[in-house]
Amino acid sequence: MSHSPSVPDAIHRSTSRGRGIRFSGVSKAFTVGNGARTSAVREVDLEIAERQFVALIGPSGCGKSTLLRLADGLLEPDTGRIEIGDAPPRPGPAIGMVFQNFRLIPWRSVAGNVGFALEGQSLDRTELNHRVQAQLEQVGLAGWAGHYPAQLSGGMRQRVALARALIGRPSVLLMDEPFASLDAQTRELMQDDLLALWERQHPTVLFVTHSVDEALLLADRVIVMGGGAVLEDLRVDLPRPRRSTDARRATEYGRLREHLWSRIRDLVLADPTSAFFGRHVQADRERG
Ligand SMILES: Nc1ncnc2c1ncn2[C@@H]1O[C@H](COP(=O)(O)OP(=O)(O)OP(=O)(O)O)[C@@H](O)[C@H]1O
Repeated sequence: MSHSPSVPDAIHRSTSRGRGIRFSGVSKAFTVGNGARTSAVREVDLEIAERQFVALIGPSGCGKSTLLRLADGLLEPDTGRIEIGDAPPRPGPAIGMVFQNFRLIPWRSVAGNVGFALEGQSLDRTELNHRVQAQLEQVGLAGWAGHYPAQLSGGMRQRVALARALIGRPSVLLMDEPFASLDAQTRELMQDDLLALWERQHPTVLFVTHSVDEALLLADRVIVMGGGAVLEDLRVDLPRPRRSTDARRATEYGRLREHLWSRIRDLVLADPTSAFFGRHVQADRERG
């Protein structure tokens, strides 16, 4: 994913208006089938500085996606407060969201999917096309504007989803296992591409993953969740800019990986009802 010199740098500078995310005493429960309440997020206090990249990791059902949906403003907390910058979150282009299953509109072209994010804004056609084209260049899809999602590989679809999330120049990017459905090679390429994009546009990122390696490669901090609560807040002091092959060679990487693994293993063993948390954790274990 290369940066095209034809994209004016002013566009990139104007994206760099990151805002932090603050959760203060946030709890959220859901009503389940029999009318009982199940607690998804419990008393979370978490402050993410603007432009920071934070990964959320933990066993299945521990509340990671719920925390993301609360940060998006799609869900209201039962108690506590969430702020993006100094205001409550409001769904819209200032908060970009990327999901595991892409969520593209099948009957719209690549350009139509990416431009969709700006349709509420009163941009003229030329400006809209320019923005779409610039964003497609950023994600390495410059020649694919007229194609449809069904004509693309999984990695390309996720690039479209990323372009759609980034075109609103979001100050906050929320990513829910965005690379989990990609094959291992595509996933590594996408991780490096995401790092390159983040280094250019620098939104504040909250990234849910089941992969210890992915968390360590991408993030400044790894938050370990269990039972809806934040259990650990781990700093990742690996040098930046990072690329997957270099990061994995660092001694510090091995130490952090070992620590996270034993933490997550203990969490799962302590909760026999927890479904085992996903094939990527398994893949990490095999690789390590
Ligand atoms: N809309 C909902 N209605 C009822 N229960 C819900 C709802 N959304 C989440 N839950 C429950 O809240 C808890 C936390 O779910 P959440 O999806 O946030 O976990 P997660 O850590 O993201 O899990 P996974 O890693 O499997 O995606 C789970 O027990 C889940 O079943």
